[in-house]
Amino acid sequence: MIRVKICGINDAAAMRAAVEAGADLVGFVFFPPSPRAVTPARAADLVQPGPARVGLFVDPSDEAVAAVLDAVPLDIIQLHGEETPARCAAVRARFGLPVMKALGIAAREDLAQLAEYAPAVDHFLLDAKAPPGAPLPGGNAAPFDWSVLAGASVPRPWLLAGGLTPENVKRAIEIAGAPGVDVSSGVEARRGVKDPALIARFVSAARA
Ligand SMILES: O=C(O)c1ccccc1N[C@@H]1O[C@H](COP(=O)(O)O)[C@@H](O)[C@H]1O
Repeated sequence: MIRVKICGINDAAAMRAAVEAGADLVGFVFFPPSPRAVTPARAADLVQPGPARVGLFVDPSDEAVAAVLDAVPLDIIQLHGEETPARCAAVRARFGLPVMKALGIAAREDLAQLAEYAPAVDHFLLDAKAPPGAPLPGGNAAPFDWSVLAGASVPRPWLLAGGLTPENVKRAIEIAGAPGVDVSSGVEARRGVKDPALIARFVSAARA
């Protein structure tokens, strides 16, 4: 079954919708510039049994990750900045949790990074590169050419991300050959505010 991650959960209705829809993973954004950012205490309040809990960080210090883990029982650490393979390996070793590394993909050459990162990470999130001038390194509703991934051998379990919506997710999965997907903007009523009905539609469209 296609694995689905709903990212940027920041209210109880969105969390409920993700659980009811059977999402496999939910993401909490610990990056203050994001309109989806939550504090560790808020994420701890939102946690529900069911989906794996992913903490999204952008070039975090060890102290920042430790402060979150003191409050929230995370299952996976998502690194969505410029973290090197060595930094990913250090985070994994220090916190004893699987690391999901986000990599920006635009062309076939970008897949060369997969081999460099594979020994240091447990999952990949293959996302669009941030458009020029975008305020965030991800969560920009920007798709990329999914055919770049067609037939690619990705050396770790992975999710496809970037501009996915209930309308395009099925086609994206088919073109990229993705085993799973991750969405944020495409299930929002407005930037930073999740729409429970769109969450339900997205999960069912991904698995249709
Ligand atoms: O969502 C954010 O605010 C965010 C901030 C900083 C880094 C990454 C972020 N989101 C990640 O990007 C993907 C794709 O988002 P979208 O569906 O294109 O809006 C999202 O799933 C998060 O993993």
